[in-house]
Amino acid sequence: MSEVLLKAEGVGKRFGGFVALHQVDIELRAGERLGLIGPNGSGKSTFVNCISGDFAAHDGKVTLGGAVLDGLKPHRRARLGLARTFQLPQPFGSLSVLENVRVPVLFAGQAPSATARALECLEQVELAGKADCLPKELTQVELRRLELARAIALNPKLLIADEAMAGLSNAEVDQIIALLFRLNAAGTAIIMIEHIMRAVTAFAERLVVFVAGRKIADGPPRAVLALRDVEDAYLGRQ
Ligand SMILES: Nc1ncnc2c1ncn2[C@@H]1O[C@H](COP(=O)(O)OP(=O)(O)OP(=O)(O)O)[C@@H](O)[C@H]1O
Repeated sequence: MSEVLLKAEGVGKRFGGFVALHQVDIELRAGERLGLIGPNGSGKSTFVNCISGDFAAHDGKVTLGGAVLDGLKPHRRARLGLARTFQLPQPFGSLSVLENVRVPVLFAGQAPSATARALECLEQVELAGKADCLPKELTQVELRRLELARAIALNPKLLIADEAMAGLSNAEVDQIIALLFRLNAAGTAIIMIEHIMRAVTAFAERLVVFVAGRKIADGPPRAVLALRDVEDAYLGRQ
């Protein structure tokens, strides 16, 4: 079995008096494909934001490949191999598609030619033909692919895809799933946060379920989805 890549222990987050995350533990192995699911407001994005450094957690400890992430800004975490996409794509609006990818390539600082590497990332997401466009000229699915190209440009050991498929057609969802599989086959561990259950069950080899800021299940998808507590959460009985 491959080594532990991400170790989150007792991660807690409050917003004022409201506890959004209650001491959550999650371990992820190198190259693993994890689906993180749960009803709206259950704390999935808050957890991801605590892992990526976009939010400061109030409790807990997070390591990536043995390196302690606590207290590090998002860009320092990115350097250690953690990339994430956002629910709402956040490209630089005044930069071309290619330039948008060159920025993280230059940040990662490993490619002999930033332009060549950026184009390679765009090819991986089948967006090289739009290299000279501005983000506003892209369709929804192209914007999602650009967001993924910018994450890939960081050469991540772990990619967290936060609702990368929301609002897409079935065919477009399939394209993103295929892209994530290719990335995973090249060695990147992936946490997929998604409401589209078909996508999660097609992709994930393990599921974690959050309800009201707590992890209520963690295991193989079929077993997790058969749990009464999970069914209740989705039917609003909790
Ligand atoms: N910046 C914030 N300030 C105050 N409350 C917040 C903030 N971010 C999230 N919350 C609250 O924390 C709880 C968890 O939200 P979070 O966005 O993590 O849930 P989620 O599971 O990702 O939901 P969704 O599936 O709808 O994206 C919610 O009650 C939300 O209103």
